[in-house]
Amino acid sequence: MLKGKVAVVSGAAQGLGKSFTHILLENGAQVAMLDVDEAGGQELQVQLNQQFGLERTQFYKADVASELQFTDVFQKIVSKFGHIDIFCNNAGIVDEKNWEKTVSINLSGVVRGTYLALDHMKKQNGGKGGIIINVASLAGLGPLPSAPVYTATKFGVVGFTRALSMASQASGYGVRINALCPSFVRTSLIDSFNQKEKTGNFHNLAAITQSLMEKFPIIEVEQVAKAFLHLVKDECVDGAALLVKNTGAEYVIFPKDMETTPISI
Ligand SMILES: NC(=O)C1=CN([C@@H]2O[C@H](COP(=O)(O)OP(=O)(O)OC[C@H]3O[C@@H](n4cnc5c(N)ncnc54)[C@H](O)[C@@H]3O)[C@@H](O)[C@H]2O)C=CC1
Ligand SMILES: CCCCC/C=C\C=C\C(=O)C/C=C\C/C=C\CCCC(=O)O
Repeated sequence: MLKGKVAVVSGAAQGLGKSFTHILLENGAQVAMLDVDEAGGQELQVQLNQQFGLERTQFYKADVASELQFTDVFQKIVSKFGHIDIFCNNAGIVDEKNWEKTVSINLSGVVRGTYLALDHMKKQNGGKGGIIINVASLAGLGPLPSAPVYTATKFGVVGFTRALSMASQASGYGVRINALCPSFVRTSLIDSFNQKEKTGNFHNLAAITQSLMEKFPIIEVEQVAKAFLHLVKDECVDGAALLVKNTGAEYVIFPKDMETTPISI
């Protein structure tokens, strides 16, 4: 049970963020939902208030790419709930045309959210510790050719999470930091594979994406939410990347020694 725990989920208005919010509420937590989509977020809050009661959920409008908006909303959340125990950096987009926006949201937004949460949670600052979950992707472990910048941001999220987790352990912050790596999930993001305004120069590679979707069949948000909950609850897991596929969830084993091929120079 997560009764008494306070969680923050970015990109919570729909898709995976909505399913994480739902499972956190089902398990007793209070959830601050953050999203740029004000109408969607407000509508979801009304639904969740009816289902779980008032005071369990609060929606906040903010763009994770904006330092000002993210910091402001973070402070409002701490003022309302008193503290934060669980922080999920989930907001993300696919936009190979406006690739700088993709980096700003998918990577800079995750770094920003993680540092805000860490500063609040870490024991050195009087915090109680906690857990940060960064939503990466299978595309953070292997390349998605139709989305090179998306792939880069997700590799970045996995690398950042692993390095910061080691830093947190070495410094005794008391904060666990893990990455969640789903394969294709049935949300509106999936539609971007067919949209030229999202795929840009790589629109011709739709058939490759299609064959990857056959290799890694689309899964449902509920399955990813169960894996998310596992990361929240298992206090032994830190610095991990949890892959979620149609066959189940599995921790990625990163090689201790890199496999290389020597060349003569
Ligand atoms: N759907 C999929 O196949 C997979 C998705 N993911 C990742 O899961 C995360 C969630 O994606 P989905 O739920 O599929 O997408 P989605 O498009 O259904 O939901 C994303 C949510 O993030 C919000 N958002 C977008 N930009 C934002 C910003 N700048 N600030 C705050 N909120 C913002 C949107 O308004 C939306 O509510 C993303 O990081 C995505 O990369 C990872 C693996 C697979
Ligand atoms: C512009 C392309 C859009 C792609 C479809 C939309 C959303 C995808 C979101 C993801 O996060 C991708 C999920 C899985 C990636 C799949 C394969 C990567 C290859 C991994 C490997 O070969 O090991």
